[in-house]
Amino acid sequence: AKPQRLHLGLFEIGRPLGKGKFGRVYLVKHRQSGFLCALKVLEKAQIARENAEVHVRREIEVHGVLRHPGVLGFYNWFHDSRRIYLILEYAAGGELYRSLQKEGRFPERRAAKYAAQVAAALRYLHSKNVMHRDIKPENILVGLYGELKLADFGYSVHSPSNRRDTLCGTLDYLPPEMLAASKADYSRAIDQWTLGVLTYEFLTGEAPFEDSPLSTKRRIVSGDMKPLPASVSREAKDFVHSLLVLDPSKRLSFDDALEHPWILKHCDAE
Ligand SMILES: Cc1cc(Nc2nc(/C=C/c3ccccc3)nc3cc(N4CCN(C)CC4)ccc23)n[nH]1
Repeated sequence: AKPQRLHLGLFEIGRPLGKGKFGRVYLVKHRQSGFLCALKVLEKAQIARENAEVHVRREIEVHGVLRHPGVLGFYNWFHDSRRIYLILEYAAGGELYRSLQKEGRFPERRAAKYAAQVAAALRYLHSKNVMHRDIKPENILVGLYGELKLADFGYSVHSPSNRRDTLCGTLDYLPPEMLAASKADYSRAIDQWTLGVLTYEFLTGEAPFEDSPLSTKRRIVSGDMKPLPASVSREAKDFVHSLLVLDPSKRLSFDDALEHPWILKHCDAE
C-alpha cells in the first residue's frame, strides 16, 4: 500500500513526559500498530522567536541518520501549519539524572556498565563524524532493560571530516599541528573528557570540578578535580584519571576505555 503522509491523527496522545525549550514531549501510541513512541512537539512560532531554525534542522538532519542501541531512536518527523513533530523512541526507564538524583550515586558495577555504554555510543557518533557536544545526565534516557540512550541532538553538528576542507586558500603556510589533528579528533577528545566527567558523576553524584563559577574554571584549566572518595576502587580512579587529562592527545580512546580493566571487570560477566 502507498505509505500515507504522516499526521497527528495517526497517534493516540498519552501523558506528557516533559517540557523542553520549544515544546512538550508526549508518550503516544501509533494507532495502527499499537507501537509506543515519544512525540516531541515543537512550536514553529517559538522556534522563530528563538531564531532556532538551524538548531532544529540540525537535530532532524543529524539525529535522523543515527541508528545505534545507545542512541535514542529517531523514526520520522512531520509538520503542520503551527508545529513540527519528531517521532522518537520511547525510553521506558525515564531520565538518567533523576535516577542519579534519587540514588545519590551508582554502585561501581552500574557506573562501569553505564560508562561502557556511553563510550560505545560516542564511538559510534564519531564514526559518523557527529559531535554531540552536550553529553550530561540530563540528556541521557534509560531504556526498558536499563540501557542508556543518548538523546537531544539539538546541539550536535556533523563535524567536518577534517580541518582541511574547512580551510580556504593554500595549505602551504599552515603549521603541522593545524593539519595533523582533524576536527573529528578534537571533538573525540572533547567527548573523551565528557565521558570522564560523566563517570566521576556516576561514582560520586557530583561533577569533578563543581565549585563556585570562578573556581570551577580555575579547577578545570589546572585539572584540579575534587578527589574521588577512598571507597572508590583503584581501577575506577584510574579510568576517570585516564580521561580527565589536560592534554587532549593523551586522553584514553573509546577503544581503550572499552578495554580498561575497570570496564572488563564489571562488564564481562553479564
Ligand atoms: C524523548 C523520550 C522521552 C522518553 N521517556 C521519558 N521521558 C521523560 C522525560 C522527558 C523530557 C522531555 C523533555 C524535557 C524534559 C523531560 N520522563 C520519563 C519518565 C518515565 N517514568 C517511568 C519510569 N519511572 C522510574 C520514572 C518515570 C518513563 C519515561 C520517560 N522516551 N523518549
